[in-house]
Amino acid sequence: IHLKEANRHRNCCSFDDCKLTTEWLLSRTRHRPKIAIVCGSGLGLLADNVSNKQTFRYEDIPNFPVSTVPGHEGCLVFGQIKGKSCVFMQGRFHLYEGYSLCKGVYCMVSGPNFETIAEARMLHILGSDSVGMSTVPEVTVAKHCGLRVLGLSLITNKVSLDYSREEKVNHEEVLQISKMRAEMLQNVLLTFIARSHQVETINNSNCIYSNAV
Ligand SMILES: O=P(O)(O)O[C@@H]1C[C@H](O)[C@@H](CO)O1
Ligand code: HPA
Repeated sequence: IHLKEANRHRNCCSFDDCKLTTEWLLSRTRHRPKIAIVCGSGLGLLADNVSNKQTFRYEDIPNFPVSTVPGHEGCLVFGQIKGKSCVFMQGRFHLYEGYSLCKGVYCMVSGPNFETIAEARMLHILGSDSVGMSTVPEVTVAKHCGLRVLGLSLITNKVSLDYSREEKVNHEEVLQISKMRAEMLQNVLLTFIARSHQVETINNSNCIYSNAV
């Protein structure tokens, strides 16, 4: 497989990049799919039978990665199957193409106040992608105890870096978003716990699950 140099060490898109991509697509299709299917090598034909088909080439979608593997058409196909709105990815992205999982830096502040804009800017300059008031001490102690740790943080709000922005974070908003996302997080947690025996078999060591907001 030929590796394209340009694809190596791709950086993840920022929130604003993703927002632009979303808005671009939303303004060009009336489909609002609840089902998304990722088609592997040679399986793009799974999208052949959709009705009201609308196809976008990855290369035409702003900030969208491109497929480099033969048999991956590189198209996003919207349409309906059995009356249900679906979207198919004809082509996926692999680590060997230079795509990496999104990694981010979590930074902890002591709180209880939220960051000022100056503090938020400083954290941003220092390389933080997210900020919270917990998790770090918990993980530090757990590591001292020799535990392996998986941290799950729910990102509840944007942090403003701009003095002209009116919106302010408040704890009510944090709680409201947490409530909205609790079921999704619960499912993630249940899946992790259900599969944790696989982790134990492989590593034969302890795990703690730190569920942070
Ligand atoms: O679960 P924690 O306490 O980390 O949740 C965040 C941090 C603050 O306690 C509070 C701010 O709204 O929510
Ligand atoms: N800053 C710090 N901690 C937080 C925030 C935030 O904006 N939201 C929830 N916890």
